[in-house]
Amino acid sequence: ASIVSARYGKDNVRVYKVERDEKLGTQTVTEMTVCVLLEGAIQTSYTKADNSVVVATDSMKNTVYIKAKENPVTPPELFASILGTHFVETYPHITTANIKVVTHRWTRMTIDGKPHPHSFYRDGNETRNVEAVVRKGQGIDIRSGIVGLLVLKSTGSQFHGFVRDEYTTLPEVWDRILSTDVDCGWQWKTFSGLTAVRSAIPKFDQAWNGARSITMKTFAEENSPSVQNTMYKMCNSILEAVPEVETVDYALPNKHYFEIDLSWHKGTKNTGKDAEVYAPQSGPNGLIEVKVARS
Ligand SMILES: O=c1[nH]c(=O)c2nn[nH]c2[nH]1
Repeated sequence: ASIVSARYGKDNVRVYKVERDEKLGTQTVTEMTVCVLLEGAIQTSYTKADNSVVVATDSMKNTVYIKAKENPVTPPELFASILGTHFVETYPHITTANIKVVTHRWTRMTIDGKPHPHSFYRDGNETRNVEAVVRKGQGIDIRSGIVGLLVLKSTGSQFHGFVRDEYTTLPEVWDRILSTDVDCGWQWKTFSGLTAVRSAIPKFDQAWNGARSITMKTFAEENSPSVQNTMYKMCNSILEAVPEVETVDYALPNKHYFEIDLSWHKGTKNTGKDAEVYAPQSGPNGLIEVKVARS
């Protein structure tokens, strides 16, 4: 038998960091969950119980905290690149570091119309995600993304003209609820190394803000003929807005809300244009995926 692939590390490393600005008297917080997975000449730890090649996952966890203390933790693309570069540069037998950074939302409270200096709230399960692959001597590949942005529109969505055959019961609709849980990502052109990532720092927040705004604006303003067409338009807009991005991808569940026929009760009209009360569905759900590159 031979090993086809192997990587190991520490997952679910939770990190909180506060930045205190003494002059302004304000504090800023970042909370993230980090995963480190290393690859390299580690096969003998599996095949021969040779632990001399094993950087303990506990040491990786320690390293995450030290690097978070020594370096900025934002933008997450920078921190992931710093962390991954550390591992491939410190251990000669480690050739690839896979770093995932999931940043959670702590949105600053506005109290009496003013941003509060040190109070925040979790406005949603949405996270800003970064996956960086650092390959020794071969640069840094970064995919940034938005996960868990739950959206709904009460109209402005249609679905008709689809295949009708002996398996089809779905009625055509010109006015439906559309709800999805956005999982979106954008792949940056390969960075030659940490210096190139540092030069791109301003672009990471710009891209995240742009992708988030484009997603919500397109979702809201499009009279969507399908999830497929609307997400394709989102991809095109993001590619147009961020020249350094090579591809954009979306995976969108279609979270259905079913009409409820209430006519059994005194002829109550609650379908079609009279529909007001719906049954939100946990499942099954549609799942529509796409990845779009520059043509
Ligand atoms: O937007 C949609 N795309 C689909 O492919 C689909 N299938 N059922 N409902 C659907 N809605």
